Amino acid sequence: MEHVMKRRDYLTWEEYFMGIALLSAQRSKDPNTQVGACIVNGNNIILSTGYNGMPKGCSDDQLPWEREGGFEDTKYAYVCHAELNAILNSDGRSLADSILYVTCFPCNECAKAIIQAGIKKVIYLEDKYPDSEATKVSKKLLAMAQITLKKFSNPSFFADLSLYK
Ligand SMILES: Nc1nc(=O)n([C@H]2C[C@H](O)[C@@H](COP(=O)(O)O)O2)cc1CO
Ligand SMILES: [Zn+2]
Repeated sequence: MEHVMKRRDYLTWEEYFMGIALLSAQRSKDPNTQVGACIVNGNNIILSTGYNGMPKGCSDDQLPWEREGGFEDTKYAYVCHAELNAILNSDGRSLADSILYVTCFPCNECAKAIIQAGIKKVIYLEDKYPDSEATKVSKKLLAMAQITLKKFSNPSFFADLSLYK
């Protein structure tokens, strides 16, 4: 008798959660870099998502999106990073021992929040600014706190879906 076989080309958990991080990034108004994050527990249940954007109630039409200028005049003074938003969006759920999927390597400020939230593993898609002071300090802190770092293994998977170049 013919036996119906299960589907084999389904998404892996890693592809699924990084895909959700990438889709979240598409909510960002940042004209230069869109970052998305997804936090998952040990049972593969999504605890939170986030993307980079201006704080709640602060108009992203009135605040600057410039990359250069005085402190008050660039986006960096105002924007909340995707990782911080995902941590703050978890609505009271414990993030202890959770995994953060993020499309960009976390900065030092987010590294502090990641450590304090109890996240144990960070899976990232791209290390966009490896030579920046923020990335260097982040790597130092995450290593000291014994947080596992893993680069997502197959980014071309998302290029085929037009979610990532
Ligand atoms: N890990 C990160 N998560 C983030 O959400 N961001 C945000 C902050 C800015 O809105 C944007 C970076 O802008 P740019 O310098 O590439 O034009 O991405 C940046 C990083 C990089 O550390
Ligand atoms: Zn950050």
